[in-house]
Amino acid sequence: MTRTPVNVTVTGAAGQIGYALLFRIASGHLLGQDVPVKLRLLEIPQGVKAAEGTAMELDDCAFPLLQGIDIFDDPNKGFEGANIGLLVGARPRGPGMERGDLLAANGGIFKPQGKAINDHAADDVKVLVVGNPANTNALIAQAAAPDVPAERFTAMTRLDHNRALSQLSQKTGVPVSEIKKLTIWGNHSATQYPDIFHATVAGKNAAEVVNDEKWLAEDFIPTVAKRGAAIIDARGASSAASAANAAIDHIYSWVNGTPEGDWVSMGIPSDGSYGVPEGLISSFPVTTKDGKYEIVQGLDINEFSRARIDASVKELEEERAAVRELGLI
Ligand SMILES: NC(=O)c1ccc[n+]([C@@H]2O[C@H](COP(=O)([O-])OP(=O)(O)OC[C@H]3O[C@@H](n4cnc5c(N)ncnc54)[C@H](O)[C@@H]3O)[C@@H](O)[C@H]2O)c1
Ligand SMILES: O=C(O)C[C@H](O)C(=O)O
Repeated sequence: MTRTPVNVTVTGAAGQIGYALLFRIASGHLLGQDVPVKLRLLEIPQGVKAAEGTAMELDDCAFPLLQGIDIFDDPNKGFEGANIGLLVGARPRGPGMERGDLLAANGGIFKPQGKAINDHAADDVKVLVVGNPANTNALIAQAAAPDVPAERFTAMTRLDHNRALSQLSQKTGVPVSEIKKLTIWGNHSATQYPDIFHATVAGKNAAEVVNDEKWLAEDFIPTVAKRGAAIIDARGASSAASAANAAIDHIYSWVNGTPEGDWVSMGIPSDGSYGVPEGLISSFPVTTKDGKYEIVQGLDINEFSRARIDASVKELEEERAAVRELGLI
């Protein structure tokens, strides 16, 4: 049976994440090996020529699933008929900056893009915001798209989730494939909280296996939360291939479901669960099925976790107040 191609709009297509992302989308890793795709690349006018070069390379791969590439510098055209929107295009931070410092520079990108999604995307559009500060940029885009269900706007914390998996694997000597139910709570920022209290390592409670609160507080949490800065320091540029990989994982999980007995972390509009004020785009543990996600309910939040979740949520509230002040929501 021939399937209708899925329209995937990627903003910032000529950037470093774009370069790591597009070839994997076209080779079937975003949606599945039986799903044809059409790419719609959105750039600013200065980025169009480089995006055309990337499109030539995509052509040269002769990907069987890639059924078309179009390049735009107008969001209204870029998001026309989009089923998936990957909002990557934004300025990355440099050394010594926090992601929140980018709000003034990047916030303005997401309001017109949200409106363009509202007016032109397909009815089933799913949006992932990668450009930083991702959670609050997702809030800006979502606020500009009142006709699209709010839950379709998500922010990427899957990179943090994958980083946490890897760190825990290295600490315990257990492969990542045997680590389940890790959670990133809150903001994709230095205040995020990677939580191992409900995680399992080869079937056993991860916090009990580790049994080292000092490592948790002074090593694991800061290593995961500050990994982006460590990469900028080492590479002289922010993470790109790992960010693209996480974007692929995020959408793949959302569309294709999470396996029984596990969950993933996604930045999503809060419904008030776990004391996170309704409407904030905050990271939660979620399971997915049939293209929809649900927050994992009923987890016992201990004092150690509560304080850290609250601190990250407070930062999200401050970012929301700042973008209100800027007239972006
Ligand atoms: N959420 C995460 O986990 C995560 C991880 C890594 C990077 N990021 C963020 O992703 C963003 C992109 O990173 P990068 O390394 O690819 O940056 P980059 O500078 O290499 O590329 C950004 C691209 O976006 C384009 N762009 C700028 N404004 C645009 C607009 N209005 N419409 C369309 N395109 C636009 C630029 O021309 C450029 O080609 C940054 O904000 C970075 O901080 C987020
Ligand atoms: O840290 C950054 O600024 C880039 C990205 O958000 C990351 O986590 O690697």
